[in-house]
Amino acid sequence: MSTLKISNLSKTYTNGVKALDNVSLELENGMFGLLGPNGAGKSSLMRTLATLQDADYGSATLDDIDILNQPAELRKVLGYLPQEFGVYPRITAEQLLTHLAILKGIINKSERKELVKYLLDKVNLYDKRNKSVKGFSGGMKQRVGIAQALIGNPKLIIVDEPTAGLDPGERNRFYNLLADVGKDVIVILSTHIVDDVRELCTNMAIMNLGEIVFHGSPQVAIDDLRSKVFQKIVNRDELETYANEYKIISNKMVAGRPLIHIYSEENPQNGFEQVTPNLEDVFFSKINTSNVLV
Ligand SMILES: Nc1ncnc2c1ncn2[C@@H]1O[C@H](COP(=O)(O)OP(=O)(O)OP(=O)(O)O)[C@@H](O)[C@H]1O
Repeated sequence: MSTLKISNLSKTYTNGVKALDNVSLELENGMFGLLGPNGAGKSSLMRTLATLQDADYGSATLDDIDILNQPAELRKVLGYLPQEFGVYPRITAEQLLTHLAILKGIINKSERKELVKYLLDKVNLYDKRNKSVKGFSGGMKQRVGIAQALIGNPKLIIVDEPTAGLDPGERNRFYNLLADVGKDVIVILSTHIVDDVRELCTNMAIMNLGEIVFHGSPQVAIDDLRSKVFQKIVNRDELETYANEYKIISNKMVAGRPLIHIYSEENPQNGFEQVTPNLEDVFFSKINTSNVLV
């Protein structure tokens, strides 16, 4: 069992944007979902943990490795699928993985051959091993991305926005693969897609404007909202009035009219109906009105 401990990690870019604001988290083996809207700071956190950028202050350790001060040690036990693993030369899946295995220090030829075969098998691409990766679908490319992240038996795997652009079938295959991988190591799945976290993660954090605004189990967060979420379809020109009167969590168009979800301790009447809260309600309640709700 590994433990990743992040304490007060902070980073302000030279343009003044505070991307990480005292981020503290502790995680153990399993799938961990890091959910946040675009610009929340997820990639900044992932890149810092992957030793690709520095923090201004704070610390991060993986077991006895000090990530910020021992980047070379961390890289030996890290598997990283960056947000843009999209530049492929015209080589086959087998050649690409072989090349990356060499870069990762697997120098023994027969060991490497066996590893590449194992990885191709694991991500269900063995039949396609002689095809050019350039011609692969988005989902197949992401599976190659996971295969390369698995080289070297990592203890920590970071996947940054992995399902963007995948169709539902591909996303499902990718979920299954991640769930399989996530049993024995720490996997951090950074995403703005609520479904990714709901389907895969037993532990999660929600990030907004560089801060962790929630950390815990998705189910506990949903239970906390039970009987406090109400919905109503309203007219577009009434939205502002509703926003002044209620704590609107989310607002989605249904057949051209806004369907609003509100947070309320009591039944607000006025045509609202109570709904069973879901993780999307949790997400929006934490990022829009986290100061009111916590
Ligand atoms: N190198 C940089 N220099 C300046 N500002 C940056 C840099 N990288 C990110 N930012 C800013 O820091 C904030 C956090 O960005 P970050 O990419 O970490 O967020 P994110 O949650 O991963 O979002 P996305 O899903 O859009 O990548 C944003 O406001 C972004 O514009």
